[in-house]
Amino acid sequence: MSDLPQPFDPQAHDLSGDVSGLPDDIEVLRGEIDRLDAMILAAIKRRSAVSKRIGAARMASGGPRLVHSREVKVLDRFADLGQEGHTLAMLLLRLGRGPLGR
Ligand SMILES: O=C(O)C(=O)C[C@]1(C(=O)O)C=C[C@@H](O)C=C1
Repeated sequence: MSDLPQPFDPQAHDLSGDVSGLPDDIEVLRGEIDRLDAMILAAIKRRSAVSKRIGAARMASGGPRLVHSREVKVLDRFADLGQEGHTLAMLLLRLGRGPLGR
C-alpha cells in the first residue's frame, strides 16, 4: 500500500439518509451527530485545501483564478438541498478560493 493520502471514500462510511435503524436514544443520536460533524469539518478543510491547490496550479500556468463552469457544477450538486444548498455550496467555494479582489 502506498503512503500517499488516498482520495476520500464515502462508501467506507455509513452516510445513507436512512436513520431508521438508529435507536431513539438522544445520547446515541448526539454521538452520531458529533461523528458526522467531525467528518464534515475534516471534509471541508480538505476540500478547501484541494481547491486552493487547483487554483495555484491553474494560475501558475497562466490560467484564471476562477472557472465559472466548474462553479455552476458545484452549485448544481447541492441543488437538491434547495436555497440552503445553494448557500452551502457558495460557502464551500468561498472557503476554497479565499478572499477575492487581492
Ligand atoms: O475545479 C476547479 O477548477 C477549481 O478551481 C475548484 C473550485 C471549487 O472549489 O470547486 C474553485 C474555484 C473555481 O472557480 C471552481 C471550482
